Amino acid sequence: MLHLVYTSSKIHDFVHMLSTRIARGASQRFVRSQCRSFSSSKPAFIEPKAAEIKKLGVIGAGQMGLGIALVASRVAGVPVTVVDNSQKSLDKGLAFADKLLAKDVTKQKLSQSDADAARARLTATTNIEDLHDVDMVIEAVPEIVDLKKSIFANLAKIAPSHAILATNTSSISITLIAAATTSDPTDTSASSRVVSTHFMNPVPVQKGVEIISGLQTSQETLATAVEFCKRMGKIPSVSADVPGFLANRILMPYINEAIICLETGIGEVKDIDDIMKNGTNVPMGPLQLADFIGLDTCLSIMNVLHTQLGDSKYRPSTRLRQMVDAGWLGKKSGRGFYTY
Ligand SMILES: NC(=O)c1ccc[n+]([C@@H]2O[C@H](COP(=O)([O-])OP(=O)(O)OC[C@H]3O[C@@H](n4cnc5c(N)ncnc54)[C@H](O)[C@@H]3O)[C@@H](O)[C@H]2O)c1
Repeated sequence: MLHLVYTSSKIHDFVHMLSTRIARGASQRFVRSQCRSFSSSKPAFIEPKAAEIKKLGVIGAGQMGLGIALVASRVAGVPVTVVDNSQKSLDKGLAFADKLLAKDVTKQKLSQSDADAARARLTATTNIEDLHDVDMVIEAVPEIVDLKKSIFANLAKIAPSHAILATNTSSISITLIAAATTSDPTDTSASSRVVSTHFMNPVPVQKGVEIISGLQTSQETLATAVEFCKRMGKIPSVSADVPGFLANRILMPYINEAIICLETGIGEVKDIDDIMKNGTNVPMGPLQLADFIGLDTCLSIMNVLHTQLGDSKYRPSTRLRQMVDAGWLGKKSGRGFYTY
């Protein structure tokens, strides 16, 4: 009966989700066994072998890219080439890395020589062609579909033919990003190496990472992404390639609802954050968390959920749009729901 009231876009989403799940069933079983969730069940097929990552590239030296680069260098111990088209962002990012390393040395979490070695493994460049010798690239540029597509089209030409091409997208379809690597969809030589490693913010602190395959992603690519995230000290969770994946499908409507509570006068900023902090035992309330994530990022994700799932419950709040229009993007711009 329920089928009768489904809109065509919902049917499309459901069919897409189902086909994605069927295609990815085997790889998900493999990854789950890697994640030890189903450690007692025996895989019924030969497990794909994860490739070793000896050198990493990161595109985007913003809060996520820099965090990924630093953890890869410090914990996984690999050399990392960080690419950004803005020298200012690179300088700011590396200064932040210096600050984080110095803080950990002061707190005796890290020796000075290990901090120096981790820093020495980071190389910054504005030239994307410097990624010609990496085994894996993790892209962390702003959440703009056309920007990500052009970067992956470029990466298919620049990166070595074995390199894993990962995106840190919060909401864009991995299948869509992978398709941008070729003009011939039947040629999966590059698209089979595209995967998402969706790290959580702040990367040096949060253990969680979502791993998402597109329809084209090979099992070896998935296995390599899982293995490398584990080398970075993270705990991978597998999600289907659907809007918002797991984390943002749950988190963003929560943040959006908190902003609606503010704009409709149900509570003030402090009351909203205090009740969630003290009532659900989370380290920060939803509005502070939104500032921390970046309000432009929150708006982009809500727009994707709203457009792609076609359900009005995902409509971005007016106040969120206004804050972004004003350039009050949260911590990174000095003003959001709080001032910094
Ligand atoms: N902020 C979060 O909490 C969070 C969490 C998980 C995932 N993400 C995702 O991670 C990605 C990056 O987010 P962020 O918050 O780090 O963004 P950010 O705005 O802090 O950083 C983006 C960086 O990319 C650079 N950049 C822009 N265009 C570029 C190009 N063509 N080539 C190279 N560099 C370019 C910018 O100069 C900037 O330094 C987005 O896809 C976002 O959705 C963000």
